[in-house]
Amino acid sequence: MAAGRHGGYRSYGVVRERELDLEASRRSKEYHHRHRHPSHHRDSERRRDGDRGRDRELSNGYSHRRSPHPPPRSRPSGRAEDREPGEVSSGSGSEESGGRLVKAREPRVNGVAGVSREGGAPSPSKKRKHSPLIWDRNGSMPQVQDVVRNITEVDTVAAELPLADVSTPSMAGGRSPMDLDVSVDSQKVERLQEHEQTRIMEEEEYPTMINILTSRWVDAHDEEEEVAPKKKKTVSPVDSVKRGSTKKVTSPELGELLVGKNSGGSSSRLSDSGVVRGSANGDLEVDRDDYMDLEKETGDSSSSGRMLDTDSESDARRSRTPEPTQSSRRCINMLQGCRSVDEFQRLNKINEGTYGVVFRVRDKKTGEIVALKKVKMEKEREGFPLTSLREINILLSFHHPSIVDVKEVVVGSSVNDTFMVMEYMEHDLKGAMETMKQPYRQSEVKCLMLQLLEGVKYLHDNWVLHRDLKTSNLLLNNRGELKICDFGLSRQYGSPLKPYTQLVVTLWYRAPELLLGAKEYSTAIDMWSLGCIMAELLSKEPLFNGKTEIDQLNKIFRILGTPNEQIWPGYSKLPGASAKFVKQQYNRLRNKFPAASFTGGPILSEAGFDLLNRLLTYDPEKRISADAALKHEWFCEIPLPTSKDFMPTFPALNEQDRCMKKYMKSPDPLEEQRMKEQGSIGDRGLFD
Ligand SMILES: Nc1ncnc2c1ncn2[C@@H]1O[C@H](COP(=O)(O)OP(=O)(O)OP(=O)(O)O)[C@@H](O)[C@H]1O
Repeated sequence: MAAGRHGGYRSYGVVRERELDLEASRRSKEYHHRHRHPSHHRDSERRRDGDRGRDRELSNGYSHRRSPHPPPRSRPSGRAEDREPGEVSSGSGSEESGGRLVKAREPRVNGVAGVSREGGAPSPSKKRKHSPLIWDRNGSMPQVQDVVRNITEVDTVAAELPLADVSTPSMAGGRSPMDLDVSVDSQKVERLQEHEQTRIMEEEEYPTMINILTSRWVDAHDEEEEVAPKKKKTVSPVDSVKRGSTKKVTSPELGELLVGKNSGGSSSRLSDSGVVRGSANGDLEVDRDDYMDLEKETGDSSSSGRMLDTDSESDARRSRTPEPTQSSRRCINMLQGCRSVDEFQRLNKINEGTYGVVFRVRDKKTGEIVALKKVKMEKEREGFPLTSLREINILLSFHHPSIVDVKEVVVGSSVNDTFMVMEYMEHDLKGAMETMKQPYRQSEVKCLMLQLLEGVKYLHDNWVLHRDLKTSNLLLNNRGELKICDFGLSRQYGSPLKPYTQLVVTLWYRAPELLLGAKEYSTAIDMWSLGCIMAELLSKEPLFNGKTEIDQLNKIFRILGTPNEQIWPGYSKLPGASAKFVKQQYNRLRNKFPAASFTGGPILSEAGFDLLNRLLTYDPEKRISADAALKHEWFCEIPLPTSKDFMPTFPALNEQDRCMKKYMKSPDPLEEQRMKEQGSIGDRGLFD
């Protein structure tokens, strides 16, 4: 697949197709309003906005206020019941110095007393009416080529239309190398018309309608087949309990998504139709009318809902939180096709993951140092790997300071040589921590966690689960910026919750519901990973470093207590719950992160501990959301988050090949397995 040059594709067919798409979008929108399963809306609303001050049952049976809006300054403490599974066996009495005077106790998370969160403006709750997904109920899977063609068509249309002024989706950073065919044949138009008629009929009799024509998304069906097995190398407790029940599911995740550039994800629109519009100057925009109405937040999300005590603190915070950038618009000439990889000079290989090899290169034209991720094709028998399509699709669409920026896609001489051009980041968090003698300080952890939460909030606001958050997928540069990378396992989620594969997320960061075989999961799985990452940042050690899934669960239960139906309703019905696990009655997390330490171990204030507990709450329904976590008291108390400018820097690790080093150092069995699998891969060419 060469970089196509398709100068003359502004055909009538395209315009007609666009009109049909817009019409399809409008109808689909109406349809969604009428027919979409309301239950998930309730779920979704509850998760996102619904925390509004409702007291909830806690994982351990205590109630707590899981509200993005802070509870009153002094709430009565949680019930003083006897210890339950999941409750701390001992807490440290002492407070970290410098905390604000707002330590009134709150009800508990995982059995651990929380602190009240101070008043602050209620968060501008975003009303998400429905997901952007368009479903294929027939389960008919688009061939990769079809998917690719759809991408092409979307991008083709994108090049033609004028910019709207609200969101500036950064999708389609250049024409995709997968653009195999941009000519729109009359058959296609007829197909669309036919489809439209059928669809209208189906709307009447078939509640969940089908429209994959405009989707740039691949069917999750493939994912179950292709993605998951690569990640799974261990025996699951689910398997040990309930073998052979792997049910193939057809996911509804066929849809299109567009994201506005307003960082913080606050004003993004998700497309029903898959139509992106471009302006004469090459920028891309979404036509407001064609996309579902997500209530726009006013102001930037990073600061809007935060709780600030005083003006001065507010000022301080403003300088410390990740600034949502008004990023410069991408100017992409859609007519030019992809550049060649030959326009880059290879400097060194940075790393090699499951799905790609990453190089540090210099753009010969501009001299800019960038990272090139080469899509691995070795194991692909059926064309372009879907994981990579997803990753490219998402990363070209997204634009946020906490998400690695993909600038364009370039191609090599063969169809197999496809590269993502990304901004170069000097380190990843895993490597950086390996070089540190001491763990990050609390104030530095706050700086990193804020950036991470901003990025995750942006993803979740845009209906994307990352599903593989871990320290090696968090990039750092020497300006103190953190960016999430590796979207190979990420996917859209939507209403209603659908069975997905549970074989996602590297073992150590995998949520208990996944380990126990839940097939329906949502944003909470990413939040669990964030809890593990927060703990690792504080202690420089992975929190739960299990070797197998059962071992992983046992490690979690030993620290947090073995869950039960009381603290986690529905737990006993999970496929893996009947396996034999360690019985541990109490939550001992506080022992690991005391408020004071005389041994130089990690310390964590009451508020910090409260946040950690909320992230590591067993019941996914009660686990804190990214939005609520961003407003957590911990970020407002002293020590305040370090400014990015004062974050520690490290020697540029990515200027060496770190694969072998990682292998030697990491006890992660998945990584070990991966390295073994990749053992035969050596340097073969400039970008092989
Ligand atoms: N933009 C970048 N700048 C610098 N280094 C990067 C960049 N992107 C990725 N890397 C490095 O390459 C490594 C692998 O990248 P990535 O995680 O995207 O590949 P992968 O094949 O999807 O990995 P995995 O096996 O975790 O799925 C990262 O851990 C990081 O060290």
